[in-house]
Amino acid sequence: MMASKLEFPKLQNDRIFKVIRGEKPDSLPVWIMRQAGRHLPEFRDFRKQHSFFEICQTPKLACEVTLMPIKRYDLDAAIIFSDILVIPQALGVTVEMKPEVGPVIPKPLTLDTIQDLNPVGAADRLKYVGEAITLTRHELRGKVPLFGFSGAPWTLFGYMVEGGGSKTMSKAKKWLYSNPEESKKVLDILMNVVIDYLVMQVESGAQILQLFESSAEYLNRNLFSKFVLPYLGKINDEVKRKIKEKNLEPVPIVLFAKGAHFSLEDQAELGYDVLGIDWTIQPKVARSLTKNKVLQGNLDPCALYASKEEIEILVEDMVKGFGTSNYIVNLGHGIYPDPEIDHVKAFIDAVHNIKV
Ligand SMILES: Cc1c2[nH]c(c1CCC(=O)O)Cc1[nH]c(c(CCC(=O)O)c1C)Cc1[nH]c(c(CCC(=O)O)c1C)Cc1[nH]c(c(C)c1CCC(=O)O)C2
Repeated sequence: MMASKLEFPKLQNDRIFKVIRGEKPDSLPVWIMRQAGRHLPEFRDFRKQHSFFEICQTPKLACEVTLMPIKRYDLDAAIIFSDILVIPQALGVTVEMKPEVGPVIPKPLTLDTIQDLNPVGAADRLKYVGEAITLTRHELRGKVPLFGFSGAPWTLFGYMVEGGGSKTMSKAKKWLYSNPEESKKVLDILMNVVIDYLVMQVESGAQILQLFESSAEYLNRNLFSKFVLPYLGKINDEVKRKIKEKNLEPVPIVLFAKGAHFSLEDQAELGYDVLGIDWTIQPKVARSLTKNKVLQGNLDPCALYASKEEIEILVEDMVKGFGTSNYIVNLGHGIYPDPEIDHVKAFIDAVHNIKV
């Protein structure tokens, strides 16, 4: 039987929400992007039995993986196990997850195949993510809040046009310069699916959302202003408007536009509740560009390779830079597949040991 959405268990750890409301939590909250992934031996074992997208598409399996890091670590949030590329899949694009390579799209988007994208009912085809969220929200028993997430339009567009990851995103940027109207058409399609998808996640029980614009770093200010900012702004506005319209509890939204330092001041004006900061920005600089916004980040994921003593010092330095108000601790990008469990623990403990 499907777990009921009604009467979710009461939330016990509300550190993140305290920070977002401008209150002082008992200690700084911390979670880790990609926390439920290959650095966990139990995840690597699990992957021997199940393919990546089988896990994503099977609520029970997605729930089990989501809970793995929560069982192991003293984290202050869970994030539903999925991938940003489920949206292209829902539009009818084939996405494969190749070991050691990452996502591959065998037939990249071309100007001639835009018309083949099938946005009608796309968010409904992602219902399995909603079911995974509902189930996980129950299974968490209120221990920590549950994040839903989505990729943002430009990042999804980039993967679809390039056929996978890219060091330059030059094919996708070529579209922006040479076919701006077609590019906007695709970005619009993606934006509308992202909006409905995020609202569906909230209806299913997501308590907070994060939008990943992970490929923002490839753009300049001009392209970012034209092809990213308006879409990000509309997503925040529309998701919140639709949540209200449906009489759902409002949820905060985190924007993580990786590498987009040049636009931090603009990002701060979009209405997001939290801005994710990548590891290349100095905390003080990020603060000075974003006034009193709640910020999240930004330890270099590679810092987890340092000794445990060094990790503690790096965390203390980072917290000095951001200050203990309006601040959620995280890495400045997703965790890599190979840091040691003890070092991840050292990171989390170092955060919780800081006096606020
Ligand atoms: C760009 C992007 C993707 N996926 C995601 C992003 C945005 C964040 C970022 O900038 O890193 C988001 C994502 N992907 C995954 C999560 C799960 C939730 C969590 O954070 O724990 C989240 C939030 C699982 C995953 N997504 C992926 C894995 C590893 C795949 C495996 O198990 O074989 C996991 C656990 C695969 C994936 N998926 C993607 C790439 C580039 C890769 C390969 C990278 C790698 O090899 O680590 C696309």
